[in-house]
Amino acid sequence: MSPTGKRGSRRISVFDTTLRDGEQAPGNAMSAQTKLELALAIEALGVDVIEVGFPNSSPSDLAALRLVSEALTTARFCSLARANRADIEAAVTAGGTERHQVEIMVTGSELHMEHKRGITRAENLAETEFAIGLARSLGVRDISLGLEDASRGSDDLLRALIETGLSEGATTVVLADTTGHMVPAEFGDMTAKVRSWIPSDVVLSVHCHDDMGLSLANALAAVEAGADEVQATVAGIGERAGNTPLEELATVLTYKGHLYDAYTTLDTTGLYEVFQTLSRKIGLAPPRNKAVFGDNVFSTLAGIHQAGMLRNPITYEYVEPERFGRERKILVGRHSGRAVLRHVFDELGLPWDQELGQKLYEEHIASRSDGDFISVAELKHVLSTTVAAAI
Ligand SMILES: CC(=O)SCCNC(=O)CCNC(=O)[C@H](O)C(C)(C)COP(=O)(O)OP(=O)(O)OC[C@H]1O[C@@H](n2cnc3c(N)ncnc32)[C@H](O)[C@@H]1OP(=O)(O)O
Ligand SMILES: CC(C)C(=O)C(=O)O
Repeated sequence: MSPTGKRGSRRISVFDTTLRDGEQAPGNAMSAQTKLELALAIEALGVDVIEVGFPNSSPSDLAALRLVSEALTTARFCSLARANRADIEAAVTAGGTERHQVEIMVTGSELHMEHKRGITRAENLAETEFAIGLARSLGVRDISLGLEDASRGSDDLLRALIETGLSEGATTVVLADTTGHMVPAEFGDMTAKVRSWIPSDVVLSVHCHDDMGLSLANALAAVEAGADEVQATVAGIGERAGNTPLEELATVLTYKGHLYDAYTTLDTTGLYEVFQTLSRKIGLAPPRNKAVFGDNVFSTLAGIHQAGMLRNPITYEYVEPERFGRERKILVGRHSGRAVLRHVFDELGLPWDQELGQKLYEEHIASRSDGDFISVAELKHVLSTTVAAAI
């Protein structure tokens, strides 16, 4: 149950693409063994689908698909393929057809048709028909039509691609804001429109990029407009500015899912451990204020906040650290006040001593140099040694 006691009615499917879109960005390369380790950790969070990679792109990605497809027991796994025979056959050969979603990326905008592919609309539709039909003929039942750059495609093109894909057997449609150019109102409208074109049993999935910092807001607007699934990555890693961060999506749906009539069944307590593993594997250090995972997000140094939080953490904390595998930390530096000292006196069972308190405040808090801070445990040690020395 949500901490707010309110929950939406639609379970949102979570599609994790840390190992594919996340991995393709500079600095994020992962060996097959690393993908296996991460896939198992991500599966344990209760993610629905894990995109393992792009099997025809390299022997390493092919090996990863083989390893991961044999190891996962609850999540489905997904491979990315272009709309061509070689990519689709490689995916099916390495990953089989059981619990395997093949996401076939088709050209979702006139802009990409002209400037990237050099193909006509007729060629685009023919390629889509061929590719989805091929996957179906190879026995794939879980076929995703990935509309790359859909957010810049015309309605006419998108509708034709979707009709073609569905008539050939696609079971999921992915709307991608590939360049992250949309704002939530636009992406929500687009999602609602596409939702109205497709039957309710076709999964509508969204894939957003963070070029303007809107990937989460866009994904939420899509959920509100009827998307069934969100593609996300741990810590938001991915091409350029990255993708919708899984942990932020989970946080919003935990606390505010009812406003989107949505919920997920993710185990949010395991998210931070998965992030730590990812961070060790690819050397990722997020900014200290990064939501959910940053070093500072459950720590405070500021006296006014601490005075409130020591009475009741809800004064300055909405997101609860324990729900996300994190710990609350009160730190002591020159921005702190006397409340933390009072707390330490209390913890040691000592009555508050105004004179000693003021002395410790001046020596150990107010005059602490910029950027320097200690823990409450260290402050406790200072107080107990001071008291012991005075006896
Ligand atoms: C939006 C995304 O994130 S899509 C995923 C992007 N990820 C990656 O590109 C990482 C993995 N990619 C790779 O390892 C390589 O690009 C490979 C192995 C897939 C292909 O390498 P190459 O054959 O040398 O092609 P290259 O990468 O230079 O160009 C891509 C080709 O794919 C074609 N292509 C792009 N999208 C599609 C599509 N949806 N369907 C079919 N072909 C496509 C391009 O037109 C281009 O072919 P062309 O030069 O004949 O026009
Ligand atoms: C494959 C697609 C969904 C993609 O990654 C994108 O368009 O950004």
